[in-house]
Amino acid sequence: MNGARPKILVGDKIVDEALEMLRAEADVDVRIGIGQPELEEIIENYDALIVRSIPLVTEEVIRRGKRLKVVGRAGNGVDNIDVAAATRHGVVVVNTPDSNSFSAGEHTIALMLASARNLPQAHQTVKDGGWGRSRFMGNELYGKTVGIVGLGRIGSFVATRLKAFNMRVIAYDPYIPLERFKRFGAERMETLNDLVRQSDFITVHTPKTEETIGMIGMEQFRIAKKGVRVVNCARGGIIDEEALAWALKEGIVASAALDVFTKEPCTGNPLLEFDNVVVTPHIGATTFEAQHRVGTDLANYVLSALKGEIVPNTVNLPCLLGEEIDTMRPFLELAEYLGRLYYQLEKVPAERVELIYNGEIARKETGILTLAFLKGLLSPVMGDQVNLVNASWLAENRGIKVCERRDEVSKTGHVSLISVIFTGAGRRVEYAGTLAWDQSPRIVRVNGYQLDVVPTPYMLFVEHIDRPGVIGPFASALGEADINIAMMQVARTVKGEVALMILSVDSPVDESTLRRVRQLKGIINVKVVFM
Ligand SMILES: NC(=O)c1ccc[n+]([C@@H]2O[C@H](COP(=O)([O-])OP(=O)(O)OC[C@H]3O[C@@H](n4cnc5c(N)ncnc54)[C@H](O)[C@@H]3O)[C@@H](O)[C@H]2O)c1
Ligand SMILES: O=C(O)[C@H](O)COP(=O)(O)O
Repeated sequence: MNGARPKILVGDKIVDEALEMLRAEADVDVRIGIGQPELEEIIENYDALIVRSIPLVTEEVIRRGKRLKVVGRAGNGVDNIDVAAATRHGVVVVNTPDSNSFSAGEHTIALMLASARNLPQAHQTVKDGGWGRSRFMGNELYGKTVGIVGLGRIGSFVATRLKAFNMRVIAYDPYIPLERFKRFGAERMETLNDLVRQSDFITVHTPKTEETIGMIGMEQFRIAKKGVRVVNCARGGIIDEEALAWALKEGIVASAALDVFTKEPCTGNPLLEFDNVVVTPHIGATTFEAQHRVGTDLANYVLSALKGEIVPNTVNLPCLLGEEIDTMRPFLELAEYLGRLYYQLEKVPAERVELIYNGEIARKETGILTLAFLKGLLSPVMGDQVNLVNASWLAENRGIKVCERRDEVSKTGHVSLISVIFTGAGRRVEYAGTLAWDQSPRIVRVNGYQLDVVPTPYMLFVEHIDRPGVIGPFASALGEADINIAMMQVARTVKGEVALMILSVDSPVDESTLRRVRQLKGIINVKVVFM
């Protein structure tokens, strides 16, 4: 951020403590309820944008946000943010999914009980001076089967609580291992329809995706138990609203409890006409505790992301937990160095890149290292345009095929080794690097040459003939140009043939010195590398 205070636009309510944290390091404008046209107009002035489930962060907003680096979602669902567009533009999207899940889980159970026992209807009757106890006959949860669709954070929270009600918990989530079902005491259903057929209560806890929109629809209501009760505290439309209205009319569904709607606010929604539909205005996360956690966690993430740090819960980067980020930091640096070498040493476009993670590193989240490598690869040719978020997209766009291989068994004696093989225009180039005992990155192989080089800001890679009297004049020429050599290493494969000398110098080498050293006897080529 070049030392200037960043500017942050806050587009919805977050707690005062979070605003104070942001204001300690940034200039903050709060525009609660900002409309789309105004957001598009002013976004160019901001480095970060903070939203909740509104406003919409469209491709247009991101495109116009010329200096936008971070979109922070104070909450969980990012379906109001065009994450793909953010990724293409290198904008980091962070959210705080762990911070409000207890509140959303508890609200789910509140809705389930409220609808099963007609609480809002009974409450209103008494308030209106009535009594009419017999009208409010409900169902117990005790001994019933609840079908949980999506056994993630909130689904699993709900599962463990409902076990305490002595419910049989069944769940459908094809994207998690069996072990997770066991951990939360849920029986795994092979198909959604198996779950639907057996459930007295159905509650959905998936994100809103192409696959989950309308996943509880006509087909499911047709096979559901008569008298099933449904709850949606996830996202509007996961339970198809038209199909639900039909199933309510047909008496298939005994009650529905909804915190979320396809269109919010849900004024005019036909579901509001049904007495047995209990509704709340998307307040699953509306507790003091959740909003405090959401706001303060997000303030920390946004400020860190603005400093270029990797933060947990970055939606458009592979998931790393807090302590993993520290372990991975030196590897990230190493991967980026390996990437930076290529276009500075070679003038052949890379068509295919294979990254091989060998030893202990193969057990870690290597996806993020591949992104760091791609950032390093493209930055000499694309400058600041490339970052971890858009590196993969930019590489793909340039026709670079990237693949990863992992082998936990070390073949070279290194605890961890990252090797990269580039192919393009019939050429094959290979680099490898590791971490030294102090966790500092080392380049240990450049094509066939074995070395142990510390990457530094100014480096020279010199191929020369392996014979006496070549290195001395080279070093002297640098000395005469007042360029100090901090480190020098020479490696060869065959005695008397071509050798590689790598130097770290304390200052950039000017053009005339480069011309001079390139002409020295025995020197084949001299390449300048900036790390
Ligand atoms: N009402 C609210 O105020 C409120 C508050 C917080 C979260 N939410 C919403 O709750 C939902 C769940 O949040 P979470 O934090 O538990 O998410 P999560 O990512 O932890 O869990 C979602 C689970 O859904 C599963 N899933 C995805 N696609 C599926 C499919 N097609 N079929 C079955 N399972 C599928 C995933 O494997 C995952 O386990 C999200 O939609 C979120 O936006 C709502
Ligand atoms: O996804 C979420 O975090 C919840 O739906 C809450 O949304 P909100 O921040 O707009 O209340």
